[in-house]
Amino acid sequence: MSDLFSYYYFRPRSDTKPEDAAIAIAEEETTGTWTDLKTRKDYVKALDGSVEELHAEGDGYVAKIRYPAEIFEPGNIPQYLSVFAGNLFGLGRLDAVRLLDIDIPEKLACFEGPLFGMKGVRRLIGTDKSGRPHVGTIIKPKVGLTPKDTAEVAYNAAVGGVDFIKDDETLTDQAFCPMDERIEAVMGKIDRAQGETGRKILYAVNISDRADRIVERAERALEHGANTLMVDVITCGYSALQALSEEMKINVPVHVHRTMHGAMTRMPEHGIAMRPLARLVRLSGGDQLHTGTISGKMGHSPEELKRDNEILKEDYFGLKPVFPVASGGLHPGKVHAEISGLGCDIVLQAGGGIHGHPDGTESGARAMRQAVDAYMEGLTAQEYAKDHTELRKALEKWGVR
Ligand SMILES: O=C(O)[C@H](O)COP(=O)(O)O
Ligand SMILES: [Mg+2]
Repeated sequence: MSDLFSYYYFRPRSDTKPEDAAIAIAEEETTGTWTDLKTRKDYVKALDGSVEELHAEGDGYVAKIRYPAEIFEPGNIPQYLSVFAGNLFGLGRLDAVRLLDIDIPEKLACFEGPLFGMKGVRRLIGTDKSGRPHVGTIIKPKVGLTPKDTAEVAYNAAVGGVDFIKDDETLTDQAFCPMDERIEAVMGKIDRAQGETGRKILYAVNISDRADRIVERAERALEHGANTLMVDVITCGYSALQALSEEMKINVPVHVHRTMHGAMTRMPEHGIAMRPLARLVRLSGGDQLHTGTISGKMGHSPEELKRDNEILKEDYFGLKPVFPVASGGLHPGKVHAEISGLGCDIVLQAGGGIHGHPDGTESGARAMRQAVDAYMEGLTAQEYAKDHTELRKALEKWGVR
């Protein structure tokens, strides 16, 4: 396969035939526009897009569109997106259109991809043999704590048993919690927790910033001792993530949050499905990526989610698999449903579900780990809670019978 293929669901405007709507996408994103052109040369034909397949589906249609590989500038993700996720969404002849997936040819998959990937992160934490799900938390309240209090929360979560701690997606380098000071305070506590527990614990500092500043911010974070970086990829842009993995030799994992994705991924008839966005994160070097939950607080399709997680792990141009992250509205009583639905290759993250525990963060972290241990031992959370107080109190608080 040498060209790039994109799959779209669409509903044509009432006065537009589906085949004309599909052709409109192919033309708009390659060499055409709304009318014929006096400036067109014969040789331009080599870059014409085409409709390869079209069939009715649900209330609309699904089209497979071919984009000649030569239209793309190898390695330039913003330009890729301008083609297969560009003007088409605004075409008047479409009442709705959703990019479902992309098939990229080898020559356009010219990226290093993740440095660690799921297996590398597992080796860091020491779960490459057990294969158990990782447990993570998000410092809460999401903003407002001082560096010292942030570090206290991180310490309690770490000794309670989490493998991974992250900043929330809106915390970066604000005056109330300067990044450098926060990193030093948190890493000091994590070093202490690692000494006490004998476990490796990752703290992902959110370095989201302007694409041309993010490398410098990452270097600053590493200088202050960060052992994991976090990027909000939709708000920063794939260029920011690419810059990290291609411009600097970082030797720490990159955790990718997808805040703002819901504006594109949520509606089943219009926008961009998570799958193409996830493929681009893998190409751009994300080691871990939020993809959604089976039972959490965000709207989603469990079937789409399961498939999205699979494509992060399946063979893809020899790139390392990405660790999927389930986060948003989880607590120990939801762990069983998440692992049953998504498997053990998952990072289960809880913010409120840990820091809202009746006995506080450390007990909340213990309760999450107990819920995972229960699953790994083939027991329900309720059975395991009979002799694990932290889990029992979590189930009681969140009404899990
Ligand atoms: O960034 C995240 O993943 C969310 O803030 C999760 O927070 P919650 O577990 O409290 O929903
Ligand atoms: Mg958050």
